[in-house]
Amino acid sequence: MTSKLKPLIGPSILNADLSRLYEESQKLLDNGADYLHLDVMDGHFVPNLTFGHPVVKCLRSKIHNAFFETHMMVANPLQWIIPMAEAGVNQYTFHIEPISNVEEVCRKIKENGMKAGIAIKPGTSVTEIAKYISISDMVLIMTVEPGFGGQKFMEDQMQKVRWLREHYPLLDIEVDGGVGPSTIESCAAAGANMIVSGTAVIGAQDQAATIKLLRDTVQRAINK
Ligand SMILES: O=C(CO)[C@@H](O)[C@H](O)COP(=O)(O)O
Ligand SMILES: [Fe+2]
Repeated sequence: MTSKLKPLIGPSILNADLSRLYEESQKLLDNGADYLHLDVMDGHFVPNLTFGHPVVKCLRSKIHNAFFETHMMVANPLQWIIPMAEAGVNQYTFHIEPISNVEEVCRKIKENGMKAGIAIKPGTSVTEIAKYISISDMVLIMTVEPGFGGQKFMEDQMQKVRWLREHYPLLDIEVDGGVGPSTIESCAAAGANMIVSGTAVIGAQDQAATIKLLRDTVQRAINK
């Protein structure tokens, strides 16, 4: 069967040495990353703080061509759309849990030239997000509680990925949290094609081989 689905690997730099953000990011791209997954946390939606649009803008000034996804773990996603667009973000992925204006947020993201990704935490039902698929470009199923890198992969979230893939054969479905060589088979078999991997890629002896392994595993599942 031919398919337009592509395996895409987007390392998360959350657990990298952030004093060397540019070097770490460029290294990931040189080692085959398809995009960069930038975790933005506001200390409200999640109990942690990372960085915001000023840092993303600095990174963009040094890395011109790579696709930047910001994973917005923030209480008010509407607030950061214009600053992130101006910083050079390509895809703005936000959580639906804290808001009631998902349509407005998706519309504004697109008006500002970015793709709109919608995300859910492990406790949120997949039917909650399904109603917004037609107005978004990608769905992110979190496989850990958002807030920190290096947590254990939640296998029980794969039922959401399977359900989405069954109902939306060509949807870009991303998984994020605890994904690496030991859990990629499960993600790929369930139907995820966009793979965020932080600790497993950053800490790998051979980053390029790890990224390739993740991509090849997803490609094999797509080809089945
Ligand atoms: O959004 C998050 C955490 O909230 C993720 O992007 C993680 O930071 C990925 O890191 P690992 O779980 O792969 O270490
Ligand atoms: Fe993330």
